Amino acid sequence: MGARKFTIKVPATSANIGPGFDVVGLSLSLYLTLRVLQPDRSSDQPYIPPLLKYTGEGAEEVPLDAYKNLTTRVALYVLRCHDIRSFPSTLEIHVDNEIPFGRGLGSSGAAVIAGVLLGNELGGLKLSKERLLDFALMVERHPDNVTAALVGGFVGSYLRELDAAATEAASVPLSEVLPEYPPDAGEDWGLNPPLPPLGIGHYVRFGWSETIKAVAIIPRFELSTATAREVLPLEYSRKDLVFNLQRLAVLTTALGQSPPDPELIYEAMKDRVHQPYRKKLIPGLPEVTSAITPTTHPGLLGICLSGAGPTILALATHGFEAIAEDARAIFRKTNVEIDWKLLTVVGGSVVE
Ligand SMILES: Nc1ncnc2c1ncn2[C@@H]1O[C@H](COP(=O)(O)OP(=O)(O)O)[C@@H](O)[C@H]1O
Ligand SMILES: N[C@@H](CCOP(=O)(O)O)C(=O)O
Repeated sequence: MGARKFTIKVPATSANIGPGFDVVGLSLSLYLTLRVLQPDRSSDQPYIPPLLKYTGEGAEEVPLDAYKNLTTRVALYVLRCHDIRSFPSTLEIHVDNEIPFGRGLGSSGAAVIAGVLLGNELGGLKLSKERLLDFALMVERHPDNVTAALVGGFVGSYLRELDAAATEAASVPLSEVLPEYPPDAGEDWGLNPPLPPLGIGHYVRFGWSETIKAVAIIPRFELSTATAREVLPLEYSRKDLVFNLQRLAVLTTALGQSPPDPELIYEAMKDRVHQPYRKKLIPGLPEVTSAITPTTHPGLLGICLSGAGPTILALATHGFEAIAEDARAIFRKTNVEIDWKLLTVVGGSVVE
């Protein structure tokens, strides 16, 4: 096979959009891009491990060892599930990342999808979208970010109820799905990882009104998704579940209507399942979401925590700067500085 060059581009995502905890996601115009060079090497030359270069968000902290980096470990997981033991020799991968880490904009979901797509390309596996999603869901267990990052747009997804054997296969600890393959490991170390059950995740794309843009108000501190999930209760009252279900049912259609109706959407983006518990991790969150309304800020449709936070997502048709600058002033009172970006809803991942 001759030398190959290809590019993998995966968008950022905002999950939950208020009431859709672990259910809905939106793909946004910030990208994780991998430029891959797979030189033509004949098999009698000595094996040279992958060279990983990284620029952009997270460049100072991300491991450059392909056996430790999240994206390349996921790629190796996919390859090993298909009896391909290692990366091809002298592989070069240049990662450029626009998605900030630990801010609720789906950086880890994007890294996982990039890894699944990388494994699929390197192995020439030609996996279907559904199968790619199965692999991603073995690593990132909530489907909202990875589904939106893969297929793009405003997406709802659920995990299929699995039979006992498949449940066991899908509940393998992450450390076993994704061991940190040491570069000097023996030949058989880490082979035969657990295969994902077939058809774990199912999704549908909702309509999205072209007039709606997303203002991402991004505090300058990281909050890991794991920490923001630990503060959530294991059980909820019927009242709170019904509160969210009523709003989510309305929201998934309301965001596709033109012109979008702020009165309907603002209330439909409220949540009682995750935001109230996460406010203690994000000083300023309740103040921002209650002070910025369609009445005070014409153009605003609704406002919520993006993913697990700390980013706040305001959906709006105009008046973007006033929304962001007023959020900045409120956050500043709690000694939190922010950056903000105006983003659009984009298509899913592309390999070319
Ligand atoms: N492009 C990437 N390459 C390698 N690791 C990444 C990448 N993006 C994210 N990660 C890992 O995921 C972590 C952030 O994940 P998480 O806490 O779920 O926050 P987020 O809301 O950004 O997804 C980072 O600290 C890093 O370990
Ligand atoms: N539904 C998840 C989404 C996490 O998204 P992230 O972008 O913060 O990784 C949750 O709310 O925990």
